[in-house]
Amino acid sequence: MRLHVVDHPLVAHKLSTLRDERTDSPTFRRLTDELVTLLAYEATRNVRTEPVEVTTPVAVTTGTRLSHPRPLVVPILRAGLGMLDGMTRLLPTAEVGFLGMVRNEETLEASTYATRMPDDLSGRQVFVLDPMLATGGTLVAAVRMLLERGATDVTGVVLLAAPEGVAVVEKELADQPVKIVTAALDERLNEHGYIVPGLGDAGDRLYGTAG
Ligand SMILES: O=P(O)(O)OC[C@H]1O[C@H](OP(=O)(O)OP(=O)(O)O)[C@H](O)[C@@H]1O
Ligand SMILES: O=c1cc[nH]c(=O)[nH]1
Ligand SMILES: [Mg+2]
Repeated sequence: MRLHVVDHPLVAHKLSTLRDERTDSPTFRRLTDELVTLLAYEATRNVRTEPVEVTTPVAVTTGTRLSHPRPLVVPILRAGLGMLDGMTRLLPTAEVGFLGMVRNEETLEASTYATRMPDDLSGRQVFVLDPMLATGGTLVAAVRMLLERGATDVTGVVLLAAPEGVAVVEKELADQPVKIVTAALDERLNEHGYIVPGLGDAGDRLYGTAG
């Protein structure tokens, strides 16, 4: 498993506003959208391409286009939905699958309540979207399911990661073709499994009462 923390002043600036408890839901949604496009730039560095002939007004040249099989983008509902538009804007040929997962706030165990994606992912590159990597339970379960269906490589695109969760992904998915791209690696988890300093509950801040 490879971890990439995107170190860029625009990412740091937008993330700081996202963390601020005074940021309301509409602004939170917009910043999430903007951040995912910056993370996607890094996350898609190895997306498959093929050469294509292009006729410019001046000459014929060889360009590049995204190739088949099409990448699959999988937002983890609910909070991951806030990252979908930004990702598909950069990856227009992508197919989109859906995974509904929720973490039990007492036991911190993740469970799956909805799955809508191709059964056969042989040879597919997959991008999993979820703003928060906390204990890692959700991401590990999601990635396992994608690898079982034959995905060739899986990239988790997250806004914030906790060191504890990264360690769990590293242990549980050792030697698997998995990469994580995050805007920041935070300090730790608190006793409720929340990321510190974090940004609170991403799903509530995206889709809860607008502040
Ligand atoms: O790394 P973990 O400890 O598994 O926690 C992270 C998960 O928790 C949050 O989802 P939540 O269960 O709150 O669902 P929601 O998106 O519907 O709010 C978050 O969006 C992740 O999916
Ligand atoms: O800090 C956290 C941890 C899990 N889920 C969230 O939304 N926030
Ligand atoms: Mg939530």
